[in-house]
Amino acid sequence: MSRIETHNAWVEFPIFDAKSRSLKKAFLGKAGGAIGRNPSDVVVVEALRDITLSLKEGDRIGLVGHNGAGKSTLLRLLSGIYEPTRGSAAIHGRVAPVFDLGVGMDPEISGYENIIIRGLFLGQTRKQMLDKVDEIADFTELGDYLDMPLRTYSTGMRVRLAMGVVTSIDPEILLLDEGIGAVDAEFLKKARKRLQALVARSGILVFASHSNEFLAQLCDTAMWIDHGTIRMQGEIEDVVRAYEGPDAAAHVRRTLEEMAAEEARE
Ligand SMILES: Nc1ncnc2c1ncn2[C@@H]1O[C@H](COP(=O)(O)OP(=O)(O)OP(=O)(O)O)[C@@H](O)[C@H]1O
Repeated sequence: MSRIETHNAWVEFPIFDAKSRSLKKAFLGKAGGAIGRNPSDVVVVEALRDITLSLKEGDRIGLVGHNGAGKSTLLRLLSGIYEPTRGSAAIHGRVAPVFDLGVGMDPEISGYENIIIRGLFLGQTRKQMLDKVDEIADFTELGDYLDMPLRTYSTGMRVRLAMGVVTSIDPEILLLDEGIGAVDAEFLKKARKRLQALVARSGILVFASHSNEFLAQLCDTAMWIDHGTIRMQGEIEDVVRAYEGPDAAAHVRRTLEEMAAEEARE
């Protein structure tokens, strides 16, 4: 069973060349983590502060919060890429971190070859990838471009390729950072179904996004990260209301209603 536990976990980035003049006053702007000093008096960005959470099989959590609030850092902590600088984090399960859709891609090799490479990067075997390469290729609708080097692709074409691979794997813990803005609406609709199926197959999902609609489609609870701390956790609609106000919450409710109606029709 997959499980993640963190206990009073902090992630701090030491900034050795920070100009101390502007840091004399501890000023907390709207964006970004708090800036402080560690016990050795080095300036640090406190990207995450005192995070205690427990995620278990079946949890589907959406992260909301301002730019620099700590969402991506939290995903990296939960994936084991970052060790906590204080406190602890224990991760049980095979993690598929999908932060940057371009990571694990090589611009000089073909789309087909990149499908395999990206799959290996996400923990699949070569055999597993060879078995599904045709199906992934079909999904991307990239046709003859799949024989061309990746550097000839537009951003949206790269996202199609990456989405095809990511949604073909079976992760125990799926950590997603949004990176889907570049695809066109029709493809997104098609990808949504695959993403939802992927989420259903994975044990735990944590998804950071600035799109409430997308959060509502993939997650069932939300967590508001604010200046590196967990400010609120609960139903998506409630968290979005507290974070962004009633209009955004109403949009979440409409999205949920539309999804329920769509499911009833199918
Ligand atoms: N490698 C790093 N070195 C120094 N500071 C960092 C580093 N990575 C992140 N930070 C800082 O940590 C804080 C949290 O950043 P993070 O990327 O986790 O935010 P986020 O909530 O994902 O933001 P966004 O919504 O803009 O993507 C920010 O203040 C950022 O400046």
